[in-house]
Amino acid sequence: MTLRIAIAGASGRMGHMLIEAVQAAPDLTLAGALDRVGSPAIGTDAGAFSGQPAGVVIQSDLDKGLAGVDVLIDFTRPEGTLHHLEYCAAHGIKMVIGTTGFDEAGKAAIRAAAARTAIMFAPNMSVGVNVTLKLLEMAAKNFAEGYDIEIIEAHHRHKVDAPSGTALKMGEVIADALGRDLKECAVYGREGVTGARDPSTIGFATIRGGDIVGDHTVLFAGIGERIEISHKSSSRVSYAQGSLRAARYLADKRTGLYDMQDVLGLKD
Ligand SMILES: NC(=O)C1=CN([C@@H]2O[C@H](COP(=O)(O)OP(=O)(O)OC[C@H]3O[C@@H](n4cnc5c(N)ncnc54)[C@H](OP(=O)(O)O)[C@@H]3O)[C@@H](O)[C@H]2O)C=CC1
Ligand SMILES: O=C(O)C1=N[C@H](C(=O)O)C[C@H](O)C1
Repeated sequence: MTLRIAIAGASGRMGHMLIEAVQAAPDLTLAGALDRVGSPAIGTDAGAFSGQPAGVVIQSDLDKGLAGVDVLIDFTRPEGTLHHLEYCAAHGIKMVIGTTGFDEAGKAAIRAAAARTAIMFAPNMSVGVNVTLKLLEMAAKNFAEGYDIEIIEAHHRHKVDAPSGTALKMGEVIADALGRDLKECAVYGREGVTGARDPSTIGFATIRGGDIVGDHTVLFAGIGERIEISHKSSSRVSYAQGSLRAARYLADKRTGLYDMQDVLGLKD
């Protein structure tokens, strides 16, 4: 039996990648597609953009778009995801959430909903980024003293949240490894007379431009040497394939909150 998948944000950059990936996967069926109320995509075929009709109409009505669905893969905006979350929790539909930019209340709502349905929530679905997070944990422990830590991220001109969810996750992993609290030690950009650098801080710098898919570099700057750990995405395929892997991982889960480290077996 195939896993029945719906895609939220069906006409978005990730939505298109995901629809093509689900259509190409023999063990998955595209069973629903959602977009926001008022989107010109509502009422059109979910595969029309690629010339491969899916036989699935894009809906904004959740009863119609999620009928008979096992897993909703959601790459939209926090307000869209939270709207879908309530419906999925109430109807036992599992969720893969790739959306970034949640505030603390939004993250708490996701944690609470995971008591009612199974959820995989991660700011980056690529294998490369998730292995990079493990490398950062090890590096941070070894560069705890004498190295200044800066996280630099670059994305396309359309991205609306900053720093990226991935950059924030990298900061959390590093802060945890160092026994620091990111909320207390993060510095988001600098301007004017800032004073000398506080060694306990983790700095963030954001670049937006053109069609950059997603670059992340963590710089450990010491005296006489610096170390850079970088990940660069050249296509959104890795995010889509990671999301499908996550959907399959949820197939036998009823409730619980998971991340890509669980899916990839990277947890200690
Ligand atoms: N976890 C990961 O691996 C990755 C995460 N992301 C994240 O995924 C999200 C989407 O990225 P991307 O595809 O580039 O963005 P796009 O803007 O291309 O797509 C977003 C889609 O969601 C729709 N949408 C917007 N607001 C709402 C809403 N309130 N309710 C329902 N649908 C809504 C948009 O419709 P419309 O265009 O009509 O407004 C659009 O179809 C971002 O948060 C991004 O950071 C991206 C890549 C990888
Ligand atoms: O908006 C994007 O494009 C991306 N968003 C995610 C993030 O905020 O980290 C993941 C990836 O970097 C692409």
